[in-house]
Amino acid sequence: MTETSSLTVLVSEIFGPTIQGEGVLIGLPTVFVRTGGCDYRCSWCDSLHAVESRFRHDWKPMSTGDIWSEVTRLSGGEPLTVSLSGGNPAIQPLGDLIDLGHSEGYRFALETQGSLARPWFARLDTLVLSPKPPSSGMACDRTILTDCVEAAGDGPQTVLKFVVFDVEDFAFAREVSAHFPALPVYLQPGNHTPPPADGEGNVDLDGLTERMRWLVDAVAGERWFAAHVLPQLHVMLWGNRRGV
Ligand SMILES: C[S@@+](CC[C@H](N)C(=O)[O-])C[C@H]1O[C@@H](n2cnc3c(N)ncnc32)[C@H](O)[C@@H]1O
Ligand SMILES: Nc1nc2[nH]cc(C(=O)O)c2c(=O)[nH]1
Ligand code: SF4
Ligand SMILES: [Mg+2]
Repeated sequence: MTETSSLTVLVSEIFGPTIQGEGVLIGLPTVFVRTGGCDYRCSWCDSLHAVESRFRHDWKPMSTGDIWSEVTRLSGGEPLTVSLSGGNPAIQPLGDLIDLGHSEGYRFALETQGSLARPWFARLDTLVLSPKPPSSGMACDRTILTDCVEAAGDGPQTVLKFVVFDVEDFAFAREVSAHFPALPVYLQPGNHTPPPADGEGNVDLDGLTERMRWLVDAVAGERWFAAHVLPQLHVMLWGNRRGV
């Protein structure tokens, strides 16, 4: 085992194996490590239990070794892809976890909004940058987004993933993507019925399907043939449940 530091990571939940429901790794079995705390407050965030400070008492400071024990327990010791999400996982010191997992044959994907660049991004296998569109109410700092892409360098496969609710979001996705012509682009329809942070919440499947069709038409209409359009598969299968 690789020696690990005494830094702790604030963890909201560890769950799986399930399938990665979004973007470039869709369908791939994965264990999720969801960290607690975020520097953003997106209006439609579907993971508020890992964002809002009223839930911080549910978050646990864990050592790299403790996180790793849980990941290996859940995966039965069989290497798979670990998805690091949050909250914003870039806030946490995750470099040691990545190194430890790699030493045992695991792979790592990280989902972040691109608001904090970390040198350890270069040690990931997949970096999913999900800049926030106008409907989120957040402002995307293009300079820091570029820093994230540069921090990752040639290490991981870096991709862009945009949530799209409306025409303004679509235009934002188009414009930001144009700045990074080398990065694959994934578009997913926004979920209008994210769960209340402390409850279950049913999903508006008809609304999602309608927005998904609209998104396909928008991509086809603009001849944006490099874009991938995907639903949140886990939301279609299980609704807005936690831990899936
Ligand atoms: C919960 S976030 C956590 C990681 C990071 N904070 C981020 O936003 O990328 C994981 C992914 O879920 C997406 N997401 C959050 N709320 C959503 C919603 N209501 N509909 C569709 N996607 C959503 C985010 O845009 C991001 O791509
Ligand atoms: N199955 C599944 N796929 C996901 N892809 C991104 C997720 C996230 O919340 O970061 C997520 C999630 O929570 N569950
Ligand atoms: S950046 Fe991600 S986790 Fe943070 S509020 Fe937005 S969607 Fe939620
Ligand atoms: Mg989610």
